[in-house]
Amino acid sequence: MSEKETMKQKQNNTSGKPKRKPGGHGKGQSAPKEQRTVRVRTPRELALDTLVKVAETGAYSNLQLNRALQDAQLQRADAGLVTELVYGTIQRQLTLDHWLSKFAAKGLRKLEPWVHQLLRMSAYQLLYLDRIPAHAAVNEAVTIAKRRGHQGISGMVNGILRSIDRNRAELTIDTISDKNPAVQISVRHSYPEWLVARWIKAYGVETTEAICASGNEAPHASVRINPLRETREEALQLLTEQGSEAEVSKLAPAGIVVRRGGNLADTEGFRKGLWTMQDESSMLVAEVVAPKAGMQVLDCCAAPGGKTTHMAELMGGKGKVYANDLHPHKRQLIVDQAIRLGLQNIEAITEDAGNLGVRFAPASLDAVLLDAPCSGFGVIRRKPEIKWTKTAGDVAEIAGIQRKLLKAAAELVKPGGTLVYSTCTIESTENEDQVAAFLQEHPEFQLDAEWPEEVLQPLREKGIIDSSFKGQAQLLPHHFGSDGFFIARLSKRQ
Ligand SMILES: C[S@@+](CC[C@H](N)C(=O)[O-])C[C@H]1O[C@@H](n2cnc3c(N)ncnc32)[C@H](O)[C@@H]1O
Repeated sequence: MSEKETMKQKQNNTSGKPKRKPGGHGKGQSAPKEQRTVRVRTPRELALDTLVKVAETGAYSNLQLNRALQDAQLQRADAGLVTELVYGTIQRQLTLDHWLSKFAAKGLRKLEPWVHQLLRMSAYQLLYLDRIPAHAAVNEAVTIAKRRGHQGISGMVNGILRSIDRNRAELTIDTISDKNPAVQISVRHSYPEWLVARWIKAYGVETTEAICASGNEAPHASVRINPLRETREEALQLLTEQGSEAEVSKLAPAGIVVRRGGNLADTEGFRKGLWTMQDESSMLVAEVVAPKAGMQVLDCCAAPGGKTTHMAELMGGKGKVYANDLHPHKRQLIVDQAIRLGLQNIEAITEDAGNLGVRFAPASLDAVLLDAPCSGFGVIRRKPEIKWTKTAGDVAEIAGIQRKLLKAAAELVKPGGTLVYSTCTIESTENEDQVAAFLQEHPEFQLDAEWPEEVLQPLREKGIIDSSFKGQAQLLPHHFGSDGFFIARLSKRQ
């Protein structure tokens, strides 16, 4: 959903006043005596608390937000407002601070965290959400500041936000004196300058700008159909009958893009195992592994099981997919998905992927997938805080882990077998460079361009690959509006 569409959803609730659930205690209503002291938080307060928690504890925004929304049981429009405020504020943090700092006499650094987040969240409404009247955004911020702080804080919040509103026409990128493209893109799209500079080096200015802009778009939902239960046409019809706008994915052979689908996990089709929610780029990985019925396949880093279940489906439920993950608590996630989808050819195991030699004989598996832990820069739309938490040092560190896992995974592949390496990032250190270094050290492997034609065709049409395609591809988020993903298929010589 684009920002505009999200805003449309909230059209009926632009004042931001929470609509209480039936039986709730709205303004003006008297609460039962024993509950009088409990005040229900407004959507903006809920958003503010979530922002503070994400910033202070390093919690993932999507998990923290889901938890907050579940606890609060808001109506749909209010939940939409909270979601927009949390994601939007985190996404635009750098740009918001850039403008806020022009009007904060004592700077932003010394502000209490909740005041800083309140200013960001309110400036976000003023500068990015046309449908929220400026006076509503400012008044709500001042009310929160009065409730939580003292007169001085609410006065300062009022002053800064009114200045932003009055001067909004001048708060444009043209007024930034530094013409360095990395600075311009950093402030325009709110990304750390070091990351922008790195991407400019790898992809050039124009593509970097497209990557950054696309990372601020709300992701659209997509489902992968379970071919053991239904055809894509049947799923399309069902989703349409349920009132969703559903269309065939332009990228993934088993994918359907769903708009206005609501919570797809809360549908009959999901419960019956007709589909799995998955990003379209992510759906390509199992297609590239292309496992056949009866094969012995290993997914080294499998939880929550998106690609494991896809491979098991492609194998028609025959053969075996060993679904491994480091964390014991994630095993059940994989088991639950296998049961829901009616897949009996999955065995979930728990091990460090660097140590899977203790479970499998060398050169014993037909296909091994390493969907490696990575910096995650391809999924910034879903987890915008990644921009602010990950460092260049983290990229180097995770690349070291990937190198070890790739080496260990390779040892388990049969001669003539397949090794697929994938990440949801767009960093060459973790992707192309990783594969190049691996091939140098493992002459028994080579890149393998034998990808299914239905996967190659859309990549060719978008210009992602050309006639020089050797067996690896980097999808960027703006290509199809899906996650940034890297996939390499390697085969082991006989
Ligand atoms: C990118 S996610 C995998 C997503 C999964 N393939 C899917 O499609 O649903 C990476 C996973 O690797 C796991 N992981 C991280 N380090 C690992 C290690 N050393 N060994 C095994 N799994 C690991 C994490 O727990 C995480 O679930």
